[in-house]
Amino acid sequence: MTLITPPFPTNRLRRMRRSAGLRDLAQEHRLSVKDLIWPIFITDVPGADVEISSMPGVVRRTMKGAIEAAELAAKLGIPAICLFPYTDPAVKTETCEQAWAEGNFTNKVIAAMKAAVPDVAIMTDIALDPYNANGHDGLVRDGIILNDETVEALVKMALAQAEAGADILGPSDMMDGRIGALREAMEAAGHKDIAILSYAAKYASAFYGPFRDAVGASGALKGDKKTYQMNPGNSDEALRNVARDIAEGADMVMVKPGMPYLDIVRRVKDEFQMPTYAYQVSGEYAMLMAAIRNGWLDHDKAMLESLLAFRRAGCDGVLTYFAPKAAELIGA
Ligand SMILES: NCc1[nH]cc(CCC(=O)O)c1CC(=O)O
Repeated sequence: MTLITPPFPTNRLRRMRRSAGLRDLAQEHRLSVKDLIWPIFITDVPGADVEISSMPGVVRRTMKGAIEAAELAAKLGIPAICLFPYTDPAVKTETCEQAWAEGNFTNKVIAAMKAAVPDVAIMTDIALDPYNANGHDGLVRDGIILNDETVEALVKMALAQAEAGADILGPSDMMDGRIGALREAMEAAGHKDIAILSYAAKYASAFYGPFRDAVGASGALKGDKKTYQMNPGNSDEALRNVARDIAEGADMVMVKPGMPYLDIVRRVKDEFQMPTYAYQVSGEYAMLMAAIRNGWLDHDKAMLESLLAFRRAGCDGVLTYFAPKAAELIGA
């Protein structure tokens, strides 16, 4: 492609910035309510349904609060909600059975939300950390995160979520081979139309700290997640992960975290032209809110600019804790 740029003054790039109308006409990318996925935290632990101190404005929700979130999403036009449970430390084990218990709180919430507000898509989290005594996404033996045994557990977890009525499975665990195993299990169980949004390029990031507070995994986590999540120094490797997950049956792919990894989003979108998402993670939310609370940034402007950047980078949608606030501002 050849860029034709006549010299000044024939070419005055400011002409198209002169008025709001012209700027609107020339705008290449827009953020719509339809691009938002809203992650919420849920809990049935008495007294845990409070604001998360490192995520101002974000609360853990009870069953009632989760249904209210679904109703709000429907009213605002937000297409999907993603659920993350805070679990009682007393139910966490090394074997994580609660993760695939049919009657676990997440599965009850999925069923209740689908019954109350069928049109809002429910995305789940597939990873063992909320149920794991050691805080890891996978089963651990002698300090090693077990890949294949974890995949078997994740399949059981996903089947219970699918039975409860989940629309989108969100494997966030970064084990190898889990997308293929999940896809095969869904076909075999008759859940042929359940979508998989793979956390395909998920990095071992320092920006997940507030999330681990929210789901109660911070205290439990021993060590770090570097043997399964990606090295922040890598970019080609993200393409290999995404290619593999598409080949195994992912319908959508995700890059995570978001703002510090928009270069990865652009490469993934250009390379694969798949429905592509990024997660503006808890630490990004916390960082913006901290500056906003200090009066150093304007809430609405900083929030909307940060979200528009995801669209410009190539995202079809973005998971963000700002979803309801952004939706209120943009309008349906
Ligand atoms: N399965 C873990 C999981 N799922 C989503 C997030 C992070 C989301 C956020 O920070 O907002 C994490 C944290 C982690 O990998 O430790």
